[in-house]
Amino acid sequence: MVSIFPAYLAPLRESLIGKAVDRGLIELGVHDLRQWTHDVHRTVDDSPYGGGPGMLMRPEPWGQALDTLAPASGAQPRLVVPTPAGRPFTQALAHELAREPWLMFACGRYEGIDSRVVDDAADRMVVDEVSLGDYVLAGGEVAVLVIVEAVGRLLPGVLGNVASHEQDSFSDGLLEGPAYTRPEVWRDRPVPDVLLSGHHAAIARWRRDESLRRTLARRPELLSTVALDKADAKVLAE
Ligand SMILES: Nc1ncccc1[N+](=O)[O-]
Repeated sequence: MVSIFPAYLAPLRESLIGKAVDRGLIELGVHDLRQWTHDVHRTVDDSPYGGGPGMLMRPEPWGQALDTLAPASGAQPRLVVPTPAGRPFTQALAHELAREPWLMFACGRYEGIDSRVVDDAADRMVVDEVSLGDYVLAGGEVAVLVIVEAVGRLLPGVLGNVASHEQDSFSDGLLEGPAYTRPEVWRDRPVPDVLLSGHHAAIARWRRDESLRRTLARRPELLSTVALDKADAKVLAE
């Protein structure tokens, strides 16, 4: 990862990803973009050609950073550039990135990075400009934390129990429904009886129905991407 705020990525040393790094499942490198500046002020930004508000990140430091970290002579990483102008980051893309041996992340700040940096990189590596959502963050670091966690947890051995990411929301294209643990009654709110029944088929049906109801209520557009059987259609027609 390359950033002008390397400390922003320190949380990756914690918890799930941190443990995977300690166990050698993931190798993480954070690099300060300013090491590839050569002026006394270590300048990384400049005003945009054609005018407009704010500042852009200059191409030279990024070009030199990529040349140093991924020399054209060797194996090439897949470069991920978080930007509001990117294509949506999805669980499907997380799975795709989890299959890559080497990912590199460029954290843009200000109004973004000179567009020629991506064009130049694309001449020798796969570049994904991805967006986490339609809002504007101050830079890409937060997005990199999200992407690394979403991708890292899919890597073999990172999650204790493999099944848990197979049960993820979106794994069947629907939102996960409500979930409960002990106590059976909490502040006069009981756990739904079916979950205590031990009747696995009924429990699976109940969970599917709750998933369908929640998806219909919160993300109806997801329903068109899911194969629905007659029982599903009945629930949705309620
Ligand atoms: N939304 C964003 N705003 C700034 C940088 C990156 C972003 N993103 O979604 O990846």
